[in-house]
Amino acid sequence: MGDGILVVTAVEAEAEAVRAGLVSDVLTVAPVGVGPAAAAAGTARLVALAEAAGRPYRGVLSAGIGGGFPGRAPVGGTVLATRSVAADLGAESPDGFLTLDELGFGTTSLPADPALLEVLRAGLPQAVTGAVLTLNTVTGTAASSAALLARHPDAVAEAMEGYGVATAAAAAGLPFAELRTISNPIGPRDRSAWRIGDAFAALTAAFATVGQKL
Ligand SMILES: O=C(O)c1cccc(C(=O)CC[C@H]2O[C@@H](n3cnc4c(=O)[nH]cnc43)[C@H](O)[C@@H]2O)c1
Repeated sequence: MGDGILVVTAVEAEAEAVRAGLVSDVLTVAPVGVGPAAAAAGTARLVALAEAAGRPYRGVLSAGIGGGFPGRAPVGGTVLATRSVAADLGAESPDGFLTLDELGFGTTSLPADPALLEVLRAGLPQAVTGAVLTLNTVTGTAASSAALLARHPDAVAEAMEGYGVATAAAAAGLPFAELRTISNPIGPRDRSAWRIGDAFAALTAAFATVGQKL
């Protein structure tokens, strides 16, 4: 295993917010696109390129902004995933949603690496920890939000990339973790309630604290 940690974001603005908190180039920060497919493909490519260059990573971190479940993860707060869950990967049925696990095709839940998560928790003791859901579609109704919480009682936040990054990390045998700062509450769509600037500031602050410890 190599020296560096790869930090994968969806967009360049998130990558810039992460870099703004770093005092050295200990971490490689790269935006790979929005959604789990772009996240998985982009991460796998970067991991393979580093390996081919003889500078393999020793871990992968999915980072960026996300939605917080009200009462669990406040806007402007920081969340560390205990696991990253592909929450809309499965099948609908008259009896409810069936996960990939229930269908027998694999798992929709990938755990954070315990050692990497512990380093992050130690550096960010105020962070909320819990499951972070990965969705192709941003949740926009109270009914969808309630259904997600019913299926994942430990969920604290959602975003669109974590499970994709985790899948690529797992395929490469690399430790994985996910860090999100909260830009908006999950629930009925209200774009005016999004505080993206606050979430970017929290992202910078988080990496200023843990960037050197990773
Ligand atoms: O305004 C919209 O409806 C909209 C639709 C798709 C994407 C966006 C983003 O700005 C998302 C960019 C980025 O942020 C993460 N994110 C932030 N909040 C949430 C959320 O409540 N649910 C899921 N993802 C969220 C996500 O990881 C994206 O990469 C806006």
